[in-house]
Amino acid sequence: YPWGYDGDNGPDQWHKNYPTAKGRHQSPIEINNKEVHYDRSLLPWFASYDPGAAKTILNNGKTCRVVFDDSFDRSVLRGGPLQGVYRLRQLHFHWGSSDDHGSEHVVNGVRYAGELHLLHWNPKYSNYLDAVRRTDGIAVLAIFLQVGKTPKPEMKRILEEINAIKTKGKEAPFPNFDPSILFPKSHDYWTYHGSFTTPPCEECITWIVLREPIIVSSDQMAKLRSLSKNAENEPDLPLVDNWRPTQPRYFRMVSASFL
Ligand SMILES: NS(=O)(=O)c1ccc(CCNC(=O)Nc2ccc(Cl)cc2)cc1
Ligand SMILES: [Zn+2]
Repeated sequence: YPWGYDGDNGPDQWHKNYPTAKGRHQSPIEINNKEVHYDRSLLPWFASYDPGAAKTILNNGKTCRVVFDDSFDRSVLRGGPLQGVYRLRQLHFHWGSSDDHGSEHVVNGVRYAGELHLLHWNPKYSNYLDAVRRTDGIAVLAIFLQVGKTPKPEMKRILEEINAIKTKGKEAPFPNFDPSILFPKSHDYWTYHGSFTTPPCEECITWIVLREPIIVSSDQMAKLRSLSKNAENEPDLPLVDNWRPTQPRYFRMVSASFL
């Protein structure tokens, strides 16, 4: 069912066709220092990604997504709050129409210009679709994009491909890419149980939200905003503001790996 981010098919309407969107474990949420619980038993997380697993980059009209070969434990995330390894399946972005907003999670009232999500699934389940129906099926590593003067050169590779996927449905080969080059120095994180931030909003995600943002330039954000949500032969509609507002935390604990 067609859903979007504005007006009559926007986030406040999603629950009409996707009732889970009104659940008790929805994402994103506000992360506020005074409500976070430092958990010294939380382990560090590790990503071991094979650059050869990267396949293609595409514009699906909702975001810019890079997909990886997840047919075996080739690129995995482990540790942190996770039991066992989770297979990297795809990464994508959320961003705003200007640099002062665009992230999905909000930290002590701060909205970042964007947010990078790396989605992993638990191979103890027979396939991705099965994992999506399990509370421990998916793990998303979330990294904030902050606009600054000294952008991370590693972002260039992704943004160079944007011209090849301007409109919805466009896809381009994206070989030899290890997304861990995008990671910030610190591995400090918050973790909580939540959902996909887009319909059907299944509540199957262990969120690992990094405290340290990565720095991108305003030009790099403008590059993301140059994507269109329409197909090639349709009137141009900028692909911007593809973020869901924060959802009620209810009785969920947000744990921090750091003091
Ligand atoms: N912003 S986020 O990280 O929460 C997030 C990550 C991934 C999605 C897509 C979830 N949906 C999906 O992947 N559906 C699907 C895919 C393949 C088959 Cl074969 C069937 C169904 C939505 C939000
Ligand atoms: Zn996302």
